[in-house]
Amino acid sequence: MTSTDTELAADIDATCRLTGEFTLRSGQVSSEYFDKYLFEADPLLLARVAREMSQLLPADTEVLGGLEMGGIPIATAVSQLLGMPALFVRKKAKEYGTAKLAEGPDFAGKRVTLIEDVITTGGAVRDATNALRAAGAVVETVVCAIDRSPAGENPLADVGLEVRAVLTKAELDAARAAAGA
Ligand SMILES: O=P(O)(O)OC[C@H]1O[C@H](OP(=O)(O)OP(=O)(O)O)[C@H](O)[C@@H]1O
Ligand SMILES: O=C(O)c1cc(=O)[nH]c(=O)[nH]1
Repeated sequence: MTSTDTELAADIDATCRLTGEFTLRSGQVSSEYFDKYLFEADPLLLARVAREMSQLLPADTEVLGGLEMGGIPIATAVSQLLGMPALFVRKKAKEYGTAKLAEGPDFAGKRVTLIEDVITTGGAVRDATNALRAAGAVVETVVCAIDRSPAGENPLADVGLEVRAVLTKAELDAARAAAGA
């Protein structure tokens, strides 16, 4: 990790890591939770995450796909930084109006890189990948802020998705240990 990454890991960990008993999206129960909204609500911290994320995007990305809800502020920040269009991907298609699953420009045939806040089992990303592919997007990579999935495994290998992370759980644990917490 560069010193910038080390500092970002320390600041994200200090800002977002909560301890207690948390039921996760997957139904798993965890003694730790990374509350992504605590960094997303901080403009400087969000900009630092967006800057790191922009460097992880595949070069052929045409559209950013921010996943509801926590992926949307990050995708918007990266979109602003790079001047690249974004999609705002709902968990379920809206049931009225335009009835869209993904809000924004037409993406059929476009290379969409997913933008996610936290990956634990990869379930939310898998659902979005399948839905966007069914609608014609080319989806090959997800870039997340925090990857807390088991180290050394790709939880999205089954759908052929590459996972790139700004920070892993191991890096956040190391930052916490270095801070003596
Ligand atoms: O990898 P997984 O096991 O699927 O877990 C991670 C997902 O769970 C959270 O979603 P949630 O629906 O809680 O989040 P939101 O607040 O972003 O809507 C998080 O934002 C990820 O989308
Ligand atoms: O798996 C989840 O639901 C989850 C874990 C976590 O640390 N943070 C979060 O927002 N969601």
